[in-house]
Amino acid sequence: MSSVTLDHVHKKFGNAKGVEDVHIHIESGEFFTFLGPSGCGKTTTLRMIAGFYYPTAGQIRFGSQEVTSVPPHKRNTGMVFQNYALFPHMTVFENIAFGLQVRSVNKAETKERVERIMKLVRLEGYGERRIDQLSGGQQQRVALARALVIEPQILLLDEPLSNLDAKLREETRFEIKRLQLELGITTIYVTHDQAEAMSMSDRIMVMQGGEVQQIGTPHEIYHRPVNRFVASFIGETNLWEGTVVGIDRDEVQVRISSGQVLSGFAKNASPRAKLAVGEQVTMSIRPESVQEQSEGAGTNIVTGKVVMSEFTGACVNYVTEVGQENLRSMSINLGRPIKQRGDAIGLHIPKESIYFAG
Ligand SMILES: Nc1ncnc2c1ncn2[C@@H]1O[C@H](COP(=O)(O)OP(=O)(O)OP(=O)(O)O)[C@@H](O)[C@H]1O
Repeated sequence: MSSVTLDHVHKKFGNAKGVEDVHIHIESGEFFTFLGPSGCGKTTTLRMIAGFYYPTAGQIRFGSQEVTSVPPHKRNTGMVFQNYALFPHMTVFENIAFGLQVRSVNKAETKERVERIMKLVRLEGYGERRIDQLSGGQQQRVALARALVIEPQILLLDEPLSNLDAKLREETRFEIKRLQLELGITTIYVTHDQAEAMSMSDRIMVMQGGEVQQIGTPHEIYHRPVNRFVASFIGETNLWEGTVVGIDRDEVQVRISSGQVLSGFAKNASPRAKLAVGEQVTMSIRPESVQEQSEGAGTNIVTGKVVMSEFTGACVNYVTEVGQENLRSMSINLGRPIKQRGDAIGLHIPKESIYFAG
């Protein structure tokens, strides 16, 4: 297994920006995800690691070995493409064995390695099937087996679940994670699906417009987003604008559009947030941290009118108009009567749940 370093890597396509200044160190054995909307530069970055594109500037290293302009077949990476790129006229066995034949591995060893990997991805007994006789999920596993059979140092996965239906996607996501943990292989995963990224990754790099926005653990990215883009791209959140009206030791007071003042902790802030009296700040407040308050006024209790209420069984979701803003909340259903549109409601926003995003 190998670590992967991208040292100030840039890629231009003519004059068009592909990616700009990607600087990351992925640890050996890490599950690292590139996450972002379409066109943000995820695939371009992955393709530079695979060797299908060469960077316009910067260096790529596997461990201490520089590979910036080494061709793909000399890199010892295994790749799974979005459309799998399997050979439809060949059998499962032949597809998986392909990479070994290219590397002149003898017949007996090929058979042994293909059978071992088929067992690992749970495809035993499918060796003689043709690819067009398989389900989408089985094809996905063949693609995975084909990438793994060459025993790569690094596994590269480009949106490998996007052709599967929702249920199969979820099952396969656990399957990939299981394999990665079992093999301890450095894995780089590309997706635009934040739930996939959150559930599988050790760390995530969030990209937008060819630029890195944030690198962190799922927990850091979710709870400490560095800007509005990251806060809204990962999960649901309320982004509220306000004006700083006071700072008292480690607490910051912010006036919101309704005139009410909310209090949050200064330590819960992105380095980009300007926490000084008179400055505008954006607060990120996750819906699940906002709780209905049945009585009284108090610190960080806002009042408003219910615009929408939704009962999902496990949860009660409200959208509440507070001043000029809407506040989304999501509470566990504890059997209280459910408020309806137009009802007055009090909601508690715990101090520790306010994050100053910039
Ligand atoms: N071969 C190319 N020639 C010209 N521009 C390209 C080429 N490949 C990518 N780009 C541009 O580089 C930028 C990043 O594209 P990239 O495919 O890496 O995005 P992505 O995040 O992987 O998107 P998607 O999720 O849609 O695959 C885009 O603006 C794209 O138009």
